[in-house]
Amino acid sequence: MKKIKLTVIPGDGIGSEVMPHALDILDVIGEIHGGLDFEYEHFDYGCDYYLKHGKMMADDGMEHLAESDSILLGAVGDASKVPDHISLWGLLLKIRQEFELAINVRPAKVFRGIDSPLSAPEDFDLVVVRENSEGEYSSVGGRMYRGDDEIAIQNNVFSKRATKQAMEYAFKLSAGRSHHVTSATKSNGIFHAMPFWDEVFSETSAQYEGIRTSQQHIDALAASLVTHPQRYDTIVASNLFGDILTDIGAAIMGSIGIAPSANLNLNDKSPSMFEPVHGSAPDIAGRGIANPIGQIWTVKMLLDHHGEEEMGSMLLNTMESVTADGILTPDVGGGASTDEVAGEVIKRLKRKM
Ligand SMILES: NC(=O)C1=CN([C@@H]2O[C@H](COP(=O)(O)OP(=O)(O)OC[C@H]3O[C@@H](n4cnc5c(N)ncnc54)[C@H](O)[C@@H]3O)[C@@H](O)[C@H]2O)C=CC1
Ligand SMILES: CC(=O)C(=O)O
Ligand SMILES: [K+]
Ligand SMILES: [Mn+2]
Repeated sequence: MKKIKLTVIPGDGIGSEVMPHALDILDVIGEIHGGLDFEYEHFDYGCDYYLKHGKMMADDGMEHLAESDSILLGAVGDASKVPDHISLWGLLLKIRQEFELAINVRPAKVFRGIDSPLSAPEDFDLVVVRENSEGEYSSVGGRMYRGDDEIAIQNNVFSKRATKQAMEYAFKLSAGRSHHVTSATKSNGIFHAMPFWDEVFSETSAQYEGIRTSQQHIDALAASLVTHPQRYDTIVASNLFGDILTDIGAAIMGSIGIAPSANLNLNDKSPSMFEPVHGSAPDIAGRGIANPIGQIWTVKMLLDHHGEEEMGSMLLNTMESVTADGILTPDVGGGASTDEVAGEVIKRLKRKM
């Protein structure tokens, strides 16, 4: 029996509404597989934990997480309780940085049965490789003076190592896809970091034959992702650009509630982390209508990561059969609840047992 040890952090808002379904689905997958077992350790880290303990996770939290094979996360953040920069840096970004989850892989594609807001979307199936450890998401900088003289300085950090690593990952990923990598740049406006980014991109591309490359400034790329998503296969982007592009990618799929992400550790020193692209959605939390597809799709990515691609494909096809039959939450135009959509996925999976 292959055992996969997972730590589970549902987090805030709709995180705790979508997570139980992901675990139910993992259990069913384990049964279908026959030789696969998931063990869970649950953590109640999040903004309520902060209100009780004055921190987003226990002092020995990272040590506990480090013992697992992978981490499943829902969403972090509830600005009504804790300022977002405190909650995210105390949990989500802490895990990403301390576990060196250097790459954030975020796919987007046309899902049968889910209408894109584009009037005539052509078939698209793309993936964004987001540098996940530095860039614009850095804690370097500070604030000085107060009042009208106040100054805030935020330093962007671009190391050759992390930049190249993200680009190499994108090229390798694209080799198994449509052999096309697009670099998201802004070297016309960002004077130092982005010309550096472009140089590392051309240096990296020289190592990979047979892969077509493009580069586009982030503003034009954002626009063209909306008008021509079918032009893209693999996009490599800095931390902030990748963050924004993947919300756009989610929007052209039909909803941010669908999109998944894999935060990958590449040096085998720490577990990787799987979470939907969306946040805690306080505007719909507690109503039972959060789309569970994004969180369920993270289960597919987790299965792929642990070498269970066959199970992963089966899950993705089952999810798509549910959306294709119009069983949808309100964010994608349906009338079903979170439980109904997830329940239908589980029902159809169980038919395969
Ligand atoms: N990785 C993470 O854990 C992230 C956390 N956040 C945090 O989440 C909180 C809310 O942030 P927002 O900017 O509002 O982004 P958000 O992604 O939580 O919500 C944006 C919009 O999308 C909708 N939405 C999101 N997920 C959905 C789902 N599964 N089903 C249906 N509709 C869904 C929401 O209702 C909202 O209208 C903040 O505290 C923020 O810092 C935001 C993004 C990522
Ligand atoms: C924080 C955030 O929005 C993200 O990592 O996607
Ligand atoms: K999330
Ligand atoms: Mn985001």
